[in-house]
Amino acid sequence: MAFCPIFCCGKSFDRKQRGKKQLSWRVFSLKELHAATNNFNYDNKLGEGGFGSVYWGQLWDGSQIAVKRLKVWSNKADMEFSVEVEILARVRHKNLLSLRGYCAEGQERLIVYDYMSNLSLHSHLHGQHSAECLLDWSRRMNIAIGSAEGITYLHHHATPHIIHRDIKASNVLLDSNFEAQVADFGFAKLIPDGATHVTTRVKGTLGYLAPEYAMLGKASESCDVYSFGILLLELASGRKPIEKLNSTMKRTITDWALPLACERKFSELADPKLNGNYVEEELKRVIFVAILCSHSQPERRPTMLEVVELLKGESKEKFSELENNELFRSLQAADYNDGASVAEDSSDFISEEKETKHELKENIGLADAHNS
Ligand SMILES: Nc1ncnc2c1ncn2[C@@H]1O[C@H](COP(=O)(O)OP(=O)(O)OP(=O)(O)O)[C@@H](O)[C@H]1O
Repeated sequence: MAFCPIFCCGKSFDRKQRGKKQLSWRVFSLKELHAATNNFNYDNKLGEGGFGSVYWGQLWDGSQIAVKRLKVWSNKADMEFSVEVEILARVRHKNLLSLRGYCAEGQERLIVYDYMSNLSLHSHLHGQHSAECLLDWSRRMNIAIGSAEGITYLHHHATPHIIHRDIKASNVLLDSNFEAQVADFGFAKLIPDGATHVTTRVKGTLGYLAPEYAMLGKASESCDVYSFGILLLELASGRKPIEKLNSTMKRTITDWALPLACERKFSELADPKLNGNYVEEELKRVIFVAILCSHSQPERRPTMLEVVELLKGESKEKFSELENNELFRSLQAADYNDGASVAEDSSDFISEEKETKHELKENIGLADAHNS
């Protein structure tokens, strides 16, 4: 087993940090988790991700949990599990889904989290809860700022800093008060202090992937900023990151949003489900920040610290600078995204290790687009 020492002893936490949120984590027995989930009953299943299924459960004290059960046992999964566990064990913030415990018995590897009763942002925007229209504008704004603060913590305050690498609507969970909890650190890797980026395997979800990450496998904090920009556009507009135009062509959400932002057509950008009930100044902030975040050139993107400041409207000067940015003065979509558009069908999720640029381009259906 590849458990790290931090995980085994559980004493390396900063006690003050721990006290801020959930109590400390603990080891669960398999028997206890079987009892809590009705033997991992199909009816308890919340969903399935890249590494396994997630089940709802209830402990003897009445508290509700979500148990992630790894599906296939292999050395690779073992490594991912210990990575996730090590990272989760260290990180505590009000907007990050924290680990409640784990179980490692025989061939079973399970991670226990608090159950988020309002499920994922994805389920409200496009899934099972979308018809209920529970996300009014103030909730959306709160989710935007909360998730930005969670990611800011990963990038700027966790030691060492952490790149999430799979920011997307299904990884933003919502608690009973619709407070955002950024989840799924299974893909995250710890960045050594001082390093600006790590070149490593590409993992992420199509539509949210920064072009330089998709093409070259260069993961950095600015890749998360890019994905967060897509998520903000999705939150404000209710649209999916990639929209199918016809049988062969797809359009990205940024290609759709930029011309409307340039023409200041905010009512067309807002999710129709809001029925016009939004604060225009806030919507404007979200849209401009989102588009800047998802700029094709990483150096043009803001940091997450700046994103939080802008979203909160803390600096009027910085916002007016942003509003007057040349990006929003005229239609410069081609310059903004280097002429990239998504053509042809492609899979939604890239999970395999891709060694070459060519393989990558083929896989995400962006062949040649970014070079034009
Ligand atoms: N703590 C939780 N509370 C409530 N629902 C949860 C919780 N954790 C996960 N889920 C739900 O379980 C499902 C599977 O989650 P999981 O993190 O395994 O995969 P994913 O995020 O959908 O995909 P991927 O593995 O590609 O990131 C998702 O629909 C997610 O919303």
